Amino acid sequence: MALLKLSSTLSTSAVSVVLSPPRSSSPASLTAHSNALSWKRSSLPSQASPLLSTMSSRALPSGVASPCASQATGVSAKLADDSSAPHETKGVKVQSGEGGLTKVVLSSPDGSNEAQVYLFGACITSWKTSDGKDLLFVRPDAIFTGQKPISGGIPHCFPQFGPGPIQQHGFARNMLWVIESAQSDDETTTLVLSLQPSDYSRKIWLHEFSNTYKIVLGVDKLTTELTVKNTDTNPFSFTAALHSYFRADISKTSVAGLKGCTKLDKPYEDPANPIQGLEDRNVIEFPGFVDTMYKNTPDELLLDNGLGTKISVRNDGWTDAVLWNPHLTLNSSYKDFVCVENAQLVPVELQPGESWTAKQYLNPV
Ligand SMILES: O=P(O)(O)OC[C@H]1O[C@@H](O)[C@H](O)[C@@H](O)[C@@H]1O
Repeated sequence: MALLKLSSTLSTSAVSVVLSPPRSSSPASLTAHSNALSWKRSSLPSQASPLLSTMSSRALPSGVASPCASQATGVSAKLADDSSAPHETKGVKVQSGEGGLTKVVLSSPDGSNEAQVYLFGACITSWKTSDGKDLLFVRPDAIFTGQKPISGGIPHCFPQFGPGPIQQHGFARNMLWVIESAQSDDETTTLVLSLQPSDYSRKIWLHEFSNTYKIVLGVDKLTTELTVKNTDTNPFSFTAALHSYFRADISKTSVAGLKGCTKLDKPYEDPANPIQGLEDRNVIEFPGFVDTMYKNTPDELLLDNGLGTKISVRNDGWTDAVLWNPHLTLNSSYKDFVCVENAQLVPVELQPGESWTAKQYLNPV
C-alpha cells in the first residue's frame, strides 16, 4: 500500500507522518481511493506533528529589519541532516533543496510534468512541462539561506505589493509556509500550503490572517489558488501579487492582452513617481527597462517567451498585472527572464471572517 511519509531529522526526533493505515493518534489522515492518495494535516496541536511545527513560522526571529535582512533563521526551513531521505509517495516528495531549505517536488500523475516548491515563501521555483522545458526562472543571484526571499520562480507579495508602509512586497515570501495536505488523482497532483501570522509578521503588520495556497499540477497545466482569510477581530486591507519569473530570451519576448488598460510606468530614474497612461500596444516587447503596473487587466495574457513557447497566463480574481524586466540594472540575468505578475494592486478590505481568493492558470499553448 502506498504511503505518504513526510520525514525530517530536524531536532532529535525523526518526524514521520505515516499514513498507512490511518491511526487515531496520527496527526494526519489518509484517504485512499481506487487510484488516488491524499494526506491531510489534522487539527491537532502543532506539537503533535514536529515536522509541521518546525516547518511553521514559529522559529522565525522577531527582528524586523530592512527588507529581506535577517528575517528568518533558515534553520526551521531545512530538513537538517537529511540522512533519512524523504519518503516518496505518489506525485509528492519532500526533499532537502538548495541551501538545505525544504522543497516539495510534485509530479503530474503521468510523470510528464514536475514542479518544485520551497516551503520558504511557498515559492514555486521550477515547472518542467512535458517537453522537458522549465518555464520558470530563478535568478543566479538568488540566495537559498532563508535570510531573504528567493529571487525567482513564483514568489508571493503579501500583504503589500511593491514599496509602501511596510517592507517591499510584504513578508509572505520570506516566511515559512506549512504543508496542509497533498493529494493526487488520475489527472493532477495537488499540494496545499498555509501561512499563519508569527511574531515576525506581527511586528510588521499587526493583523491575524490565515492564507492558503493550493498548487495543482497537471499535464502542462500549473494552477495556483491563493486565499486570504481575515481571522482578526478588526478589518484589514492588503495588496498582493504572484511575482512570477518566467524563463525568456528577452530580445524576443512579448506579452499580448494589455491593450486599452490603464498603466503606471515606473521610470528607472524616478520609480516613486509613476507615469500614468493608456496601453496602446497589442504586443509589448522589452527593449529596455520595463516596470509597469496595469489596472483592471483581462483574464488572460499571452506571453511569448522568445524560446519557442507561448504561455497562457490566465486568472480568476487577480484584478491587475505587472510587467517587469530590470534590463541593465540586473546585468547578470535580465536577458534570461521576464516577470509577468498577476496582482491585486487596489487594496482589498476584509472584514473579520471574510476571505478573498484568486487563481492563476498557466499553460503552454
Ligand atoms: O524583489 P525582487 O524579486 O528583486 O523584484 C523586485 C521588483 O519586483 C517587481 O514586481 C516590481 O515591479 C519592481 O519594481 C521591483 O524592482
